[in-house]
Amino acid sequence: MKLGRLNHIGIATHSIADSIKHYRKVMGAADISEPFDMEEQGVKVCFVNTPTESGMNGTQIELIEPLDGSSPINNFLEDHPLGGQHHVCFEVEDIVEARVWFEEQGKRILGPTRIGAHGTPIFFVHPKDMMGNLTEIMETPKEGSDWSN
Ligand SMILES: CC[C@@H](C(=O)O)C(=O)SCCNC(=O)CCNC(=O)[C@H](O)C(C)(C)COP(=O)(O)OP(=O)(O)OC[C@H]1O[C@@H](n2cnc3c(N)ncnc32)[C@H](O)[C@@H]1OP(=O)(O)O
Ligand SMILES: [Co+2]
Repeated sequence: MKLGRLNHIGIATHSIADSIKHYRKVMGAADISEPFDMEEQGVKVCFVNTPTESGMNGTQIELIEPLDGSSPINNFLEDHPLGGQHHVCFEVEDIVEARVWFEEQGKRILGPTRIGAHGTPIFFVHPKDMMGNLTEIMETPKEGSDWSN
């Protein structure tokens, strides 16, 4: 497996609305998507897009807010009442090959491969097997596809 680009950093928040204000006012973010619900992942999502000189999509900040009491990010927010960095997400060319790569190293994969917020397959690797970082692996979106929302 070959490691691809850092697609996004997931930031857990109690309030996407408050986080959007923060990224606009404090960080000067100019390009922030409309929030949307991903019920199957238990989160409301919104992207802060960072610019690049080439005009290509930059690494995103993925704001995630729990949808309800069963959200996978509730415990994290209990442990981190201010919210904060929840996961990092790297792209790979082939999600099936990547899953086998991590499995063969004895890394615990959390649940099935599913479709993520960018419309491509994703899976998560346990933070305890990844030097403390919950790691999301996603298949690179096809060339020309607009996933920036
Ligand atoms: C928007 C859609 C999608 C995308 O397309 O981008 C997403 O990103 S969805 C993001 C939300 N979904 C997920 O996070 C799914 C995968 N996560 C999980 O399966 C669980 O959250 C978890 C990682 C297994 C944690 O489950 P939880 O029940 O909360 O376990 P514990 O509270 O018992 O924690 C065990 C242990 O791990 C530490 N921990 C937990 N979360 C993190 C984290 N985000 N980063 C680093 N470490 C984490 C936690 O502190 C515990 O440690 P100890 O206390 O030392 O045991
Ligand atoms: Co993510």
